[in-house]
Amino acid sequence: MSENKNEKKQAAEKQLAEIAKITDEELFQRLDTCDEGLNQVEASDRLEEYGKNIIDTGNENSLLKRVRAAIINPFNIVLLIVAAVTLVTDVIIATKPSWATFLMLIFVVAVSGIISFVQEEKSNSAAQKLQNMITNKIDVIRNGSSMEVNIEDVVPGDVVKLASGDMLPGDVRFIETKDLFTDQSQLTGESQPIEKFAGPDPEGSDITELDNIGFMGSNIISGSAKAVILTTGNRTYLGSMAKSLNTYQDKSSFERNINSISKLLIKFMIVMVPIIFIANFITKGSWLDSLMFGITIAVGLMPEMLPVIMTSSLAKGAINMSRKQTIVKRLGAIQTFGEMDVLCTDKTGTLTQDEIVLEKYMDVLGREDKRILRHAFMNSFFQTGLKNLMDVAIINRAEKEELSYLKEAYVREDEIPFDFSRRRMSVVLRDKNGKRQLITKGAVEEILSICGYIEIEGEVKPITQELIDNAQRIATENNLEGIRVIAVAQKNNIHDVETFGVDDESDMVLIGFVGFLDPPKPSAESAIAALQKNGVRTVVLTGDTEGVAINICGRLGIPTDYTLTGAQVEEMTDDELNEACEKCHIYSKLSPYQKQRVVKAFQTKGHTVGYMGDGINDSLPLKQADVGISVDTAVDIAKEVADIILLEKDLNVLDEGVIEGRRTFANMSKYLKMSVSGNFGNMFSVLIASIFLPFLPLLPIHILVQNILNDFAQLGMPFDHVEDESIRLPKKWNIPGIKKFMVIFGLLSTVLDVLCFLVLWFIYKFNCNDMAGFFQNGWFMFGIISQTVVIHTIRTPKVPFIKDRASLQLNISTLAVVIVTLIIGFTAIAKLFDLPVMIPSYVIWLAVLMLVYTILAQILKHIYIRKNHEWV
Ligand SMILES: Nc1ncnc2c1ncn2[C@@H]1O[C@H](COP(=O)(O)OP(=O)(O)OP(=O)(O)O)[C@@H](O)[C@H]1O
Ligand SMILES: [Mg+2]
Repeated sequence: MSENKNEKKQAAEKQLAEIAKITDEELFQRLDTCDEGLNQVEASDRLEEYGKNIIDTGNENSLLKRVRAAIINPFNIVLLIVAAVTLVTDVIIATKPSWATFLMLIFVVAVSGIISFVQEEKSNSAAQKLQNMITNKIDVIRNGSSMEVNIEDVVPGDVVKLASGDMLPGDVRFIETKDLFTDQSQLTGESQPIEKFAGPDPEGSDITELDNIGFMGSNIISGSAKAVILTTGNRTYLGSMAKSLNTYQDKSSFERNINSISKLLIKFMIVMVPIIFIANFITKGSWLDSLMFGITIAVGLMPEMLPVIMTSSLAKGAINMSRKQTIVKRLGAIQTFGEMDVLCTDKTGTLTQDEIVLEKYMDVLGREDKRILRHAFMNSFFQTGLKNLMDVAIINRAEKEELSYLKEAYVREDEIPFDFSRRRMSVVLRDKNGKRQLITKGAVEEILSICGYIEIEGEVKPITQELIDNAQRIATENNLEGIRVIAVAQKNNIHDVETFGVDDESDMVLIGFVGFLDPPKPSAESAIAALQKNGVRTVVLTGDTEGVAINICGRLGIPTDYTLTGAQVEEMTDDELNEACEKCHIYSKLSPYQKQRVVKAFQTKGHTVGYMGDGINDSLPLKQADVGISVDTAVDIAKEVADIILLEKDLNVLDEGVIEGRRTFANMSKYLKMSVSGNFGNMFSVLIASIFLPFLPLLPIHILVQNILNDFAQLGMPFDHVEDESIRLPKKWNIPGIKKFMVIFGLLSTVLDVLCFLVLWFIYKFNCNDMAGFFQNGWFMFGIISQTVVIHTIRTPKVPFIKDRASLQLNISTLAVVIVTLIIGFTAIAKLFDLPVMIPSYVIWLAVLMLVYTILAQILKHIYIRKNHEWV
């Protein structure tokens, strides 16, 4: 960390520690705000003054840096070294100075730099545009009333309302808190939830322990709060550390595989290049020429265009997906999406509709009773935490039933917020006469566990096992009809205390249930069937009860014969769970940790797992999964950790996304197989030529031009279309498969190279040092054209040109390269490259060799597919 950054960080720390100590009044004064918040004019003035609330790390942005990144890579560095050596040998100490090779080298560096730069810019701006399509909003109090504002537009002095699932939109000082727990692991790496309080904290010393201060980038796990924004954007503590919120950088199997393939090629190079060097040195005598040749071969074999082609393939895929209202936040996720073979999903709001309807309110015997709705309403309305779909459904129904007057009849004294292990929430209300009551609602089992009494027909009785069983039965019967049930309990004789905690949820009176209809999205069934057809299995991981899960899954065509509950999962060892995963499609009553554990179990069994969810309780499994999918209506934290966001309700985009991912993968894989096999073959050809020829088979400059033209031909690859057959099943990187392909098709290209040598040597008699230039020209052209034409055979499992044609872009890029090569070889331009103009009749031989190559490749492909049941 630089001095400057450290200073900035220390200043931020000092300031926060100071603010932690002052009173609320001093705080308001200092930030020139009040409990009512800022007014719009002040807010927009401050937005102007402090700028948008965005952290930019200043790292990736400057143009100069991006240009440098495009030019400085191992490939170009080697080229520049070769250029420097050439400058000395060809120009400075040469008797007849020749600039050609030197200039060509510089040109190659420039061209490859420009191509990388342009492609990289295009991909980045596409990714940026996609990012901008998802916005996170936050409740801000302005002018005394609460409104939704984009997190980017929050300014210092704003008063914000926070609930579980929210991300803190800046560094804040809390002025009201209710059982507030935050996750600061972004800053500290410590994943324990940390409780926060309002009011001055005179003792606080260590920055992350200040218990009335919240930090940009942390999120609220449970509870609710009101807070004043202290700083935004780069001025926040997180900003001072110049750390962006990318928590999901290191998990892509994609990058790992690319690296392993690059390493493979480099290993080959390390073995082969010295051999080639020695072979040339022995047969030709000049160590400098041999060395230069060896180095350029090494350069030629470097997969330098790999990252560029990969990124632009991914960017292309991301753009296609955005047309289907699917936003890809991390480009690598597209490929993982195509690789996914298990999709885990939660239920409400993802598989089911965004709106759920309150269908029933009933007493403990299952008879309709409006009193239950009243209590449920009071609980949902007065609680200040996140109002989820169920709360919204309760409030809507109550308003329809004209229960709104209750809003005025009671005041909230306190609440005990929802969390996913208790699965319930409580409010403490006081009526006009000062009578207080505690109302709790939540999952049936969890409510029963805190009830000492039950109210039957207006009479409160101690609860018995029989009554418990009966209540359970009513809930289960409803569940099996697809109705999700929440139990409601209350008590009147509560302690005379000011604040309440979880302990107060005891000895309660069970009064009844509310039931919700939570029907599947219309598109869910077809989407799941389509995924199934394409080799992706859907598994439901819900916090809801087994009964509801079974009902919904039954309607969606997910097998329901084997299910597990959170409690059962808890008892299993990792091995047992791993085994169970293979047959179980429904997991119910899971806690967030259990959801994560199930995802992990699938991964252990070698599956590539997607997780789709929208709640706070989904953030752990979303992070754990290979690809995290969320929806636009999800809570902030879920959207933040997800890799892919669906903007539309229609789940069919999932399958389309998977197909898009596989298409992207197929194009990347084609490119990869083509270039590794080409390089591998070339290495052998060069070795053979080096041993048998009395002159260098190519000059360094030829290798470089070949290299750049071959790369250029491939630039159309990301735009190519893909055979339906190749994308029917999930595809993973298959490194042994790539190696096998490389050897077989590499050797085929060597065979053709040798045929070409024979033509040049015996038919044209380019067999002595005087004729070296002609030989070089002949192989130069064949090298480029053969690698370019064979693209068309390799890109499809079918017969090229006839049964399946490439996309326009690929046709153009390959044709252009062939034409340019012919022009270089057969016209005076050849002289620029130290080559004599080639004899025109050679064009016939080129055509013949190409035809032979295509036919042989086609036959070999046929055999390969029959044996391996896979193609690119
Ligand atoms: N607002 C609420 N009030 C009371 N209880 C709730 C509330 N929200 C959830 N619960 C209880 O907690 C359980 C788990 O919560 P929730 O359904 O959100 O989990 P989930 O894993 O996201 O499930 P799903 O797959 O249905 O989305 C619910 O079944 C319900 O019993
Ligand atoms: Mg949920």
